[in-house]
Amino acid sequence: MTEPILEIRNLCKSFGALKATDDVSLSLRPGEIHALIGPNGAGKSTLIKQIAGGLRSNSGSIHFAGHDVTPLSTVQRARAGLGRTFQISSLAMEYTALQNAMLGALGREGRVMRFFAPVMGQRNLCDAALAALARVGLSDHATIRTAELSHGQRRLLEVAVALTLAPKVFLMDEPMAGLGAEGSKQLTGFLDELRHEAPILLVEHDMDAVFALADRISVLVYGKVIASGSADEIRADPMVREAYLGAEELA
Ligand SMILES: Nc1ncnc2c1ncn2[C@@H]1O[C@H](COP(=O)(O)OP(=O)(O)OP(=O)(O)O)[C@@H](O)[C@H]1O
Repeated sequence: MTEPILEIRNLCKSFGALKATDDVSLSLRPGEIHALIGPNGAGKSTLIKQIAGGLRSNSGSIHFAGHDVTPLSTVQRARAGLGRTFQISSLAMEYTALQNAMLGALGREGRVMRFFAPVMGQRNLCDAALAALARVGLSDHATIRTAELSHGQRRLLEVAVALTLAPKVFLMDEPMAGLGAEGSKQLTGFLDELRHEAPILLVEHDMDAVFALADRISVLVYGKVIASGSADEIRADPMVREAYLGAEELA
């Protein structure tokens, strides 16, 4: 079996008395989509933040591409290739879709943006940004201000920004949220291809997408992984049925 590119060992994070993540271990192998599911408040977003570096863990370690990245900052982890989809709140609403994607491409080069005008003239950055927009189907919206894009289009723009960073691994927190049926279907098809470029740790509430995409699914409840396995194993797991999914969602 292929060696994991990302391995999380015994991660814990408490907020006061609340154990948001409690001894979580999981791995991500090249080419796979590993979905993390669980009820609201189970600790999924907390775990993604711990892996990306936005939240310091109380204990445990994160191993990425053969290195212990636990002591590294968010920026250092991103530069190493640990790519988190940007949250909508981090998009610059007054900038166009293309400008936001170019900021991502600029981040990949590790440069600081001082003035937009000279940057916009740089063909390599512009090409990388346009290519990323094309891949998520936003070519026709490149010159539209982000504030004027629909919620679903902004979510696609977040994915495009992540693409410009060419990460070795994607950490995605609910990329389907607010996309609607057609948008979810489109993004599902895209993620299915993207996994071959870089594997994806996917937090997602859209069960159709999860069961269509995931090679492995881990179920988090009250901060603990209660089950991990293939879609069929998770569907059949009595603890999962009882704790979370409900018979009708698994039918
Ligand atoms: N900064 C914080 N301070 C205090 N408590 C927090 C903080 N962040 C998260 N929590 C709590 O930690 C628990 C896990 O939250 P988290 O957002 O990780 O869950 P989640 O599984 O992502 O939920 P959802 O599916 O609703 O997004 C919740 O009880 C939440 O209220």
